[in-house]
Amino acid sequence: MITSDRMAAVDRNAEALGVPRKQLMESSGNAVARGVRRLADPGAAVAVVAGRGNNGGDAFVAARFLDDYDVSVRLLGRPESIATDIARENWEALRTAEYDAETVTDSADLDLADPDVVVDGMLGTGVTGALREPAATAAEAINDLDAQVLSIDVPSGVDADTGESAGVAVDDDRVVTFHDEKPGLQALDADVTVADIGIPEAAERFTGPGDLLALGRPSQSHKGDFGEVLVVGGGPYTGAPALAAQSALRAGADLVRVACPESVAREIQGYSENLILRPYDGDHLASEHVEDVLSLAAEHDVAVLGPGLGNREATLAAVEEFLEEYDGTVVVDADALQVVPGIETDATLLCTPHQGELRKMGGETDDDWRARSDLVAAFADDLGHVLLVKGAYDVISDGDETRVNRTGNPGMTVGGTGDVLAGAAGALACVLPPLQAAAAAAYANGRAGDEAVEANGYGLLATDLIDRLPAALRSETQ
Ligand SMILES: NC(=O)C1=CN([C@@H]2O[C@H](COP(=O)(O)OP(=O)(O)OC[C@H]3O[C@@H](n4cnc5c(N)ncnc54)[C@H](O)[C@@H]3O)[C@@H](O)[C@H]2O)[C@@H](O)CC1
Ligand SMILES: [K+]
Repeated sequence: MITSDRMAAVDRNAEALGVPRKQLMESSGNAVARGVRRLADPGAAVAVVAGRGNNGGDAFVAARFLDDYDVSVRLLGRPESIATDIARENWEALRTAEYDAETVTDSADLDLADPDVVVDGMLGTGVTGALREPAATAAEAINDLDAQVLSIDVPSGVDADTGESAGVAVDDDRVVTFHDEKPGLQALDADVTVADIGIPEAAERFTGPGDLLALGRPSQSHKGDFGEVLVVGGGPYTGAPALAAQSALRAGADLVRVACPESVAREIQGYSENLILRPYDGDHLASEHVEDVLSLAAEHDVAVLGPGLGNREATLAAVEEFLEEYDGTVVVDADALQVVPGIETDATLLCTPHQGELRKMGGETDDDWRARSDLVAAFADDLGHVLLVKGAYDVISDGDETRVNRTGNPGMTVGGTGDVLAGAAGALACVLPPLQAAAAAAYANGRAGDEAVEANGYGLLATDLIDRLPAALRSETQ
């Protein structure tokens, strides 16, 4: 089962692995043609109705695999309005090869005659809202025919994730969908074929630029849309909370505050004017501060708990109280991690241990990333929280889904890169579910580290990663 967003991410990851989208489209169209062969014999009349997106692109490809049928192709819209190069190239190939391929801009001109089979390639996972003209009238015309209907990926007008249609939709006998079942197809009583289109399993297993697509920012955003993060850290250390806080800003948070002991507040503020300090008295976090830190955390989207906190008994007791009371989203890192296995909490935790900290939490690890993936997934399932276990290959799991991140390099063992990762995860957890946030953070942090090692060799510093996060978080530049 795969959602449309995840399908788009996997599609993009496949491209980054070296399997171009046009190749996927070729496989999709071929699978659709095989679906037609299951419905009718050569010589039968096949009416292909195509939209302006890649669903239509699949339809154009399918026509090329049906030369022994009587095929007509109708594009709903003008060729120049075709939304992608790969779809347009497949349309142009039909025209150059002199297929019966015409455009229809007014649904009154859509004359489907009396075909044996209709291929519905109007809209797939890109549909938004109720079908607009001419697709709406075309869908009704298709439904009125007594031909057999084969829909590409999703019946046009149906939402692939919910199975609902905001207006008219093609009602189907058959659907050929790609790569994996779509949640919305279960609800339909159509006969669904899932076609393998050659997307490597690695496109789902390994993080890639596709895992950043969900970060695309709607243009009309305003302050506070992209999250406010509270870093709870510092005392005795001061660099760690400052690194985490600056990283959260660079990873897109609108506001980042640092709750820290009075004794180190000025020093932490001294690292950057971008940080807003919320000092509490004394020189380490203790139970008397938990009340205030809880109410402060409640004013933020995500808390990052741990950087530089130290492991005094009193501080770990305060961490335990905070986590048992809090019900928001918390990235837990460094010394705070050892508290997690023993607590009951309603909070959503995103834990970011390295392998030593994982063992201290009671988890097991293994040098082989495949074995480590299974061990981390099992431990995440036990814990009931998301784990991002750092290593040469980072393993991210919520116990149900597991992803592996391959970016990064040995130069990143330098102190502080874990604080940068925790801060980035905190910012992304404001806008993404925790598993996706952890995968995207691991991917971007490692990419920033790979850029930094290009520039500075293994003399790279954690601060070199922070300024490189914005570029590392853009999917189109990879
Ligand atoms: N993601 C993948 O891995 C793959 C996707 N492929 C195909 O690509 C399809 C998705 O393509 P796209 O993202 O281009 O989207 P679609 O082709 O589903 O539709 C997008 C087009 O329809 C228009 N549109 C959207 N809502 C509409 C409405 N309510 N009424 C009328 N027109 C509307 C949009 O303006 C856009 O031009 C999939 O369904 C599948 O068929 C395949 O090529 C293979 C691989
Ligand atoms: K369709």
